[in-house]
Amino acid sequence: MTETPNPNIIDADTLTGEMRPIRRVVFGLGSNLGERFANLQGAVDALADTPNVWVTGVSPVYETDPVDCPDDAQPFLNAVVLADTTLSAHRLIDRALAIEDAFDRMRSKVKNAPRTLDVDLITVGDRRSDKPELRLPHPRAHERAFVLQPWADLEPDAEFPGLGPIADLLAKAGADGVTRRDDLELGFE
Ligand SMILES: Nc1ncnc2c1ncn2[C@@H]1O[C@H](COP(=O)(O)OP(=O)(O)OP(=O)(O)O)[C@@H](O)[C@H]1O
Ligand SMILES: Nc1nc2c(c(=O)[nH]1)N=C(CO)CN2
Repeated sequence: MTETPNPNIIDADTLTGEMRPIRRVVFGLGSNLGERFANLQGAVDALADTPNVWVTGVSPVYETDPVDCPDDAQPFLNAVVLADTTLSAHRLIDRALAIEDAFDRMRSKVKNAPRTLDVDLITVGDRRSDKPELRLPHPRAHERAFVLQPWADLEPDAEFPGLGPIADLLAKAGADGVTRRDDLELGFE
């Protein structure tokens, strides 16, 4: 049976241009290969240079123990970026992947192989998606202190869609292996 679209319900992802509402995006950044801090700063700059993406906050930088990575993995630097956007979630993921490519991200068959740059979409407003190429909210972020801690620094009262306060999720995850690097500060314009 084909579904008849309900004309009274607007799907934000079908709208174009100025009609699209502004949504809040949380990006997670990570690097454990090469010039880690420069890679994170490059990602912030690239996001800030993206048309219709307005960066509103950049977290402190954390040095973090690798989670679910190969045994010889090096520590990561992680940070979180907040932005407002009128882009669709699909456009955002395309942009995130293009930014990773610009930093010579290798796509290995090894799970969680070392990477110069990882740009994850953690949440896009209250958008939900189960497609493999676009999972929202990010399916593992709610248990990752390396995402929750920097996000909580920016927005202590934030809610993870469907799962409650990020402060509660962070308390559950624990902050072991997540160390703030006050000597490193990401800038944004
Ligand atoms: N919310 C999301 N953020 C980033 N990539 C996503 C998301 N949902 C689905 N993907 C897809 O996942 C693929 C990227 O996988 P990748 O190898 O970078 O995962 P990862 O970042 O290493 O691992 P993890 O997803 O556990 O953080 C891309 O093809 C992308 O389309
Ligand atoms: N500490 C840390 N561990 C990870 C990270 C990361 O960014 N930081 N990213 C992963 C897959 O994206 C897997 N494990």
